[in-house]
Amino acid sequence: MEASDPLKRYKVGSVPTVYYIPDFISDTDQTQLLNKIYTAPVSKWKSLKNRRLQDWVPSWLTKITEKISEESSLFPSAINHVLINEYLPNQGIMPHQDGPAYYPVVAILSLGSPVVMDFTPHAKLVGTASNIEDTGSIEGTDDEMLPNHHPFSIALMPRSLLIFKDLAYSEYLHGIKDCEIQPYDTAVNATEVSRQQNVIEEHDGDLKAIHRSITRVSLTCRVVSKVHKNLFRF
Ligand SMILES: O=C(O)CCC(=O)C(=O)O
Ligand SMILES: [Fe+2]
Repeated sequence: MEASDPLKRYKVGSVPTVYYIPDFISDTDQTQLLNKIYTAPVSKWKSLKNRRLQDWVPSWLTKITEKISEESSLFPSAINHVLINEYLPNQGIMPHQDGPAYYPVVAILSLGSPVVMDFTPHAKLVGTASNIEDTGSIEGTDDEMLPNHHPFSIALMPRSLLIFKDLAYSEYLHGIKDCEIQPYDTAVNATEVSRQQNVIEEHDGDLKAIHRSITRVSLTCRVVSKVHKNLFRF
């Protein structure tokens, strides 16, 4: 492994820069995290139109955020912002770009059901107040393609860690379709999927797809600067 990029062997796809680390945490860690998330006070959950989330960094999460920070060496300081998103099998997240309040590297830990995340290139996004999402993200459409920028997708298996930055962060929108069946044939990490359970493999129409039959929970880990944090204090 190269000292300058400890994650080099996890790089996937051709767009800079996306890392996919399978089995980032153990089964036991996954179970413990889900227990903590689901025993959190109901008041910690915030309901949105198509999913619900928790937006805090409780002390039981620091073990995992420190592991992410140490093993990636990509964050300028301790991870101080974690969004916990919960998705039922027919729920997703609109294509969006993460908001300007964050340092431009994001790490997403996946628990529960696998899903497919789609990356679509965008031209210039207009950051008006009306398209800032509740998560501090900017909504956008995927109809403004940049030449030579191709869409791609990535399968997010349980216990995996996705990290993206650079062009994938700044020039692409990311989202998850609100479908229970999600084809993954063309995913940049398709080979990682076939080893796993909870996956339908339909060879007839060459359709290989993930069947989301249980809830997915994701932990979106970022660094938000103190200056920007004040913007969210209403
Ligand atoms: O749940 C995910 O994997 C994505 C979440 C996300 O993109 C966000 O919170 O900004
Ligand atoms: Fe996001």
